[in-house]
Amino acid sequence: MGRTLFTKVWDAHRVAALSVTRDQLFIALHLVHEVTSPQAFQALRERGLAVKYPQRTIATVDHIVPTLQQQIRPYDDSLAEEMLQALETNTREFGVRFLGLGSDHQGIVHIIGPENGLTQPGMTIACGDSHTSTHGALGAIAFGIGTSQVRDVLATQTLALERLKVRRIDVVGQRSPGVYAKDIVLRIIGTLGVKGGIGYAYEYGGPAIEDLSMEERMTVCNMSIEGGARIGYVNPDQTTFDYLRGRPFVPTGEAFDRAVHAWRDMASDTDAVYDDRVTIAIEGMAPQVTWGINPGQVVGIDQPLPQPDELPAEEREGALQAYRHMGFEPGRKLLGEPVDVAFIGSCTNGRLSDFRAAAEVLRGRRVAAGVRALAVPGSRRVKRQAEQEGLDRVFHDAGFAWREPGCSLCLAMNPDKLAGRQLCASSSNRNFIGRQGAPHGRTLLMSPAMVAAAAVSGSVADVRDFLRGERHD
Ligand SMILES: CC(C)[C@H](C(=O)O)[C@@H](O)C(=O)O
Ligand code: SF4
Repeated sequence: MGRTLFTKVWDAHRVAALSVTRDQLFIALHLVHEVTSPQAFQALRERGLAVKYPQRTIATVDHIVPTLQQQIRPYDDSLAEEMLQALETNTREFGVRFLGLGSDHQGIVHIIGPENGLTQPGMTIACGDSHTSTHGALGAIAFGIGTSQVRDVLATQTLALERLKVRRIDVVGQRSPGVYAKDIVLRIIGTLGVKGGIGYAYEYGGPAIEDLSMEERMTVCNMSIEGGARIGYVNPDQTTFDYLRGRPFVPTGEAFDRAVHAWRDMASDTDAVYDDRVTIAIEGMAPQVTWGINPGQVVGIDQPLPQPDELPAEEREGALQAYRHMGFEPGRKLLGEPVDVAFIGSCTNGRLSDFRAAAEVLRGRRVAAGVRALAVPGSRRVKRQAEQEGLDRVFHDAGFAWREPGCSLCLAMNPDKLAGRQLCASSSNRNFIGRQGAPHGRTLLMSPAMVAAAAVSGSVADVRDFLRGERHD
């Protein structure tokens, strides 16, 4: 009987069986950031413990960094300053490599892992951050952990974990121009629900997934957790190997060929048995936009917003709450709804291909009057590459602010925040109430190209009109 990648990777990293469903798992790579690590390091200090495998531990700073004048210290926000200082001290004292401010590799933790080749197929990867699922795009088993588990990994490089079930999600059909990986994953979450993945790892496959670039696969895997699945992955294939070749932490020469051989073996067998299977068809699908307060409250840009009484019973209360917060009415469309802020960035859509896609819309156009538009590269490397291509000029000329790398307005743990009831077209992954720094602020999740289209229109727009060249804003 064939095995899934999930099972192969899990079994290869099992140190001990703790019960029928619970194992002690070795963690190949531990990624650390400033928000969830201070107490974990403190716990080690109090017990007189060392970091077990410092060479398997990598830290960066992303959530709290200002995106304007990132390197001017101390930060105005004393809490932010404290977290950064703690990480600086902890990494120094415990001998952990810190890709911090001033490092060429600083950036959002889920962006710098793959782009440096730290993330590799067949690994187990943990990080005190729910969007660790992103790294599954390369065929790793990667998941978010809490601070007490960060402590456990620091001290032992292992974790006690419940084995997950595996749901195979086949995505089929040709996507239309103007439809991106973000639209695919929003559709998946809209279909299976924000709790649909609880207890599962999602294996994404099928022709429409195989067709995606590595960066696009990261966008899909990133949002697995928004669908309730702690882990999401794509089987490694030629796209994966081509992406990894030549990256800083990837073996070279013959060692690379050997690694590819081993990585290939990690992919799910063709006769692998899954706990569940779902097929999602994307033929003819329109760009997707969220209208509510969780990522599953999503519609096609050409669709009317749902009537609460037509929704499944368990979704009605949430829909009513969403309508109250957003101030939208059932039955109408989002197209033309005025936006105040446009944000392109985050670990979902803060990579080079995202800025390229948005620039395609922005070239020769201007952000509408009254819209605040922010472009925040996910990492130093993304910023540098984008600038080498002249993308920063495109954003500047269009009226976007071009910033330093960090999480920025995705979570607003830094000075980038919404104000009042502002409505933000955002390429990030969460639209929870208050998420972007203002209790009454409102978020519409969409692809970077859709954000660009909204920015220049001054209202929610259909990017397909821009790509067909029908709009001349
Ligand atoms: C700060 C961190 C714990 C959090 C997460 O786990 O995801 C953040 O990255 C987020 O996106 O909400
Ligand atoms: S970009 Fe947003 S989702 Fe990603 S790690 Fe930062 S805060 Fe979390």
